[in-house]
Amino acid sequence: MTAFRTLDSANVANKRVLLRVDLNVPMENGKVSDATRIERVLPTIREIADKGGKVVLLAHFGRPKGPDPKESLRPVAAAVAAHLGRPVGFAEDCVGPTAKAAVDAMKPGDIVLLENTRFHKEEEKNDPDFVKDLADNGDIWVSDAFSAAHRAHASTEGLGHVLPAYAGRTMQAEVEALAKALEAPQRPVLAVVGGAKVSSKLELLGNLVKKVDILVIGGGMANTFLAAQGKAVGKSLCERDLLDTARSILETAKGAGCEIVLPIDVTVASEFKAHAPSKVVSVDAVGADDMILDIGPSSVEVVKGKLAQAKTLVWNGPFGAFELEPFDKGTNAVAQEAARLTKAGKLLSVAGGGDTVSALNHAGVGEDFSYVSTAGGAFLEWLEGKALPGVEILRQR
Ligand SMILES: Nc1ncnc2c1ncn2[C@@H]1O[C@H](COP(=O)(O)OP(=O)(O)OP(=O)(O)O)[C@@H](O)[C@H]1O
Ligand SMILES: O=C(O)[C@H](O)COP(=O)(O)O
Repeated sequence: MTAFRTLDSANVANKRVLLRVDLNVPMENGKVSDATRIERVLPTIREIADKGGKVVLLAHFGRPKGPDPKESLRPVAAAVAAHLGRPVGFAEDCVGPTAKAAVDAMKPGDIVLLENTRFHKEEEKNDPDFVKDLADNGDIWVSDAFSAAHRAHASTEGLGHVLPAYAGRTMQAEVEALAKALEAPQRPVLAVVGGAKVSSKLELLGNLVKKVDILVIGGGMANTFLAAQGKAVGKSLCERDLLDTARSILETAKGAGCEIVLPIDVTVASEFKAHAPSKVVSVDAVGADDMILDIGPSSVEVVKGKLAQAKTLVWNGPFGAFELEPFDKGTNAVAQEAARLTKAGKLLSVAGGGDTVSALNHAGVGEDFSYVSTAGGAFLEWLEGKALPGVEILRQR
């Protein structure tokens, strides 16, 4: 299944190991609010450090347009150190003299996190010169970032062309677990897609509807579909330039025999704030100043009914702004029902995504799903059957 080289065959002692991890973790008030992605990469960090490797962590954070202190990984370095129980150094750049000085000073077993790779626009372009600059600080490259493996970026893919490449333990575990759970899923398969990354995920749904039997659309994603059906969505998150794409996805679904489930009622508020005054309205009665922040109770009942029909659930993206009470109600209710059905042996449930994992933990059911992946966008692309560049590069070498 894993036709790629793993740490079992890597000689890391005394080597500078560029370890790509996904530290794109949810933050609240400058603090990591869900450490699942950090927890998942600790075994690989420990293994390399304990074998005498110098662990040089590479990661991105957010989607900065250039260097931006608000998107610095510095607070995340402190969180990694706290979870690891070992010191983690930090360098204010991932290439150039600052990075070189930090790496040159490392001893076997040391761990250093380099600043956000996306502070350089060349990262996302997979620019060969930038790849070389990154590679200058490493002898081998280990990728443990399955959740960023759908990006063919310098640190997630490019490095695999110029350095000996290996899969870390989380990469290995994610690919194996998803293949085991979903290669031949029991039908009906129900997919839930919600969340806020509408522009980057919406187009994926065109392929997904050909693979699943029921697609439940929630969160910010649903607003674009509601608008595509001519409904008013007020001040809600909505990608107006993707309305045609949404319509064509609805058509594709019809042709593929995939049932699409959209909210029938929603919870609206006039501001994106915890405890903002809110009300439940029909999707036909959203006002011009309203912001849809959750699905409503009738929609929850509809989704529960669909869950009862399904044998397999795949879920990415919360139903609402679950970080802000009371807009966590829809996500909590559906997550708890999915967990109940899973525990009763009636449903195989797989969920993925940085905020999705956080939402399941928030609902108190993070441990009750059959498998929880740290990947969101990568998970969806994997479900579509797409080859992920950051996984393929590991297979090739
Ligand atoms: N109706 C809504 N309006 C605005 N934001 C919403 C709405 N519904 C959900 N969200 C937001 O969506 C965010 C999560 O979406 P996202 O697509 O990033 O999911 P994810 O699980 O983190 O996936 P990935 O790992 O790809 O980032 C949450 O911060 C939540 O507040
Ligand atoms: O959060 C994620 O899904 C990954 O870290 C990838 O982030 P991106 O969607 O900004 O590339």
